[in-house]
Amino acid sequence: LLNWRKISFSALGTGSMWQLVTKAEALQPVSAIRRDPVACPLSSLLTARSLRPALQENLDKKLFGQHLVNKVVVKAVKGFLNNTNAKKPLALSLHGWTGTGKNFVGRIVAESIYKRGLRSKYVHQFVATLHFPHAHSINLYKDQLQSWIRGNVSICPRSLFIFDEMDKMHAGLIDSIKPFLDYYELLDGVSYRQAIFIFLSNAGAEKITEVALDFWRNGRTREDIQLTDIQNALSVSVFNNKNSGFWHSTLIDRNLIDYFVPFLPLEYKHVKMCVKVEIESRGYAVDEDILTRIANEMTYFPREERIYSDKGCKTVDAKLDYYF
Ligand SMILES: Nc1ncnc2c1ncn2[C@@H]1O[C@H](COP(=O)(O)OP(=O)(O)OP(=O)(O)O)[C@@H](O)[C@H]1O
Repeated sequence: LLNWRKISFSALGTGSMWQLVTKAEALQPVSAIRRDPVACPLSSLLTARSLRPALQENLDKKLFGQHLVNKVVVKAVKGFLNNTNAKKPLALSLHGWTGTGKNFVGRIVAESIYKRGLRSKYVHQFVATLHFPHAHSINLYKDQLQSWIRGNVSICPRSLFIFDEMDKMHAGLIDSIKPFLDYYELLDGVSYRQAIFIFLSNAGAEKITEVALDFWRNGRTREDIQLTDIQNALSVSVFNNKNSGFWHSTLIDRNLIDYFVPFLPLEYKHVKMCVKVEIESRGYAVDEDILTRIANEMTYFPREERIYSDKGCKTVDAKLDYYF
């Protein structure tokens, strides 16, 4: 679906760079791409005041069982958009078990800033295994990725970059993003200080689950879990995990990640809530019996207690196809 195309920026005098566009766009002249009907949301046009209700409201209403995520994401995004003098771009690192809502939150953040959400030309999503699959092409990917970020931020300073499967991303590639996340005022004439980077990964999921399980076993409620209960353990475990591309990345080394956002594993009751939303979104009446049957079909861990859904809410929609 995506192609790299070479574009030139004569105004910046920087010659040409690579930009990632859809295949259809690659056939159009560059001028057509840059004439986007939806304006790039500059900070003067979009303030936290216009964003906050939508972001907070959507997270409160749509995201289940993630009280820490709500708090951190709203604070981070709101604070960043409010700051007219940001010294660096915003970098959020979302961690947690599969199907717990990381991509979902990326979508909600995108929708709160850009009219077209993830479909906006100013939102760029990358999946490590899909876009950077070959270790032997790492140098090519590095050049392309850097040119792509530079090209797109030149067009729209308030660009959003979402990197999925960070734990499967080559460490060298992660390091190549580093200059853009740093405190530079300008890099080759481009400022990255309005951009937002969101990194998604499963790295640290076991640690997060351990903390949640500890609370559960001690009879404490999930909502009692504080960020500090998880955050230190998370950054250490992500750092020390040799299988995760993050572990020796200078992103963490140099404190370029502003917020670590932990996603808790989802429980039976959250799965039921997801099923309910999915049934409603298909326009069917909610039937308690079907809710229970689908939630019961999911598998839960640990083996003895069976508290957390091992796929989160991920396969709920596929299971519904059987009933409707
Ligand atoms: N906490 C949640 N609250 C409400 N819905 C959720 C939640 N978590 C997941 N879902 C639903 O499940 C779908 C799949 O979740 P999502 O893709 O966000 O998981 P993920 O954490 O990114 O998983 P992975 O690590 O496998 O990429 C979402 O589109 C959403 O419909």
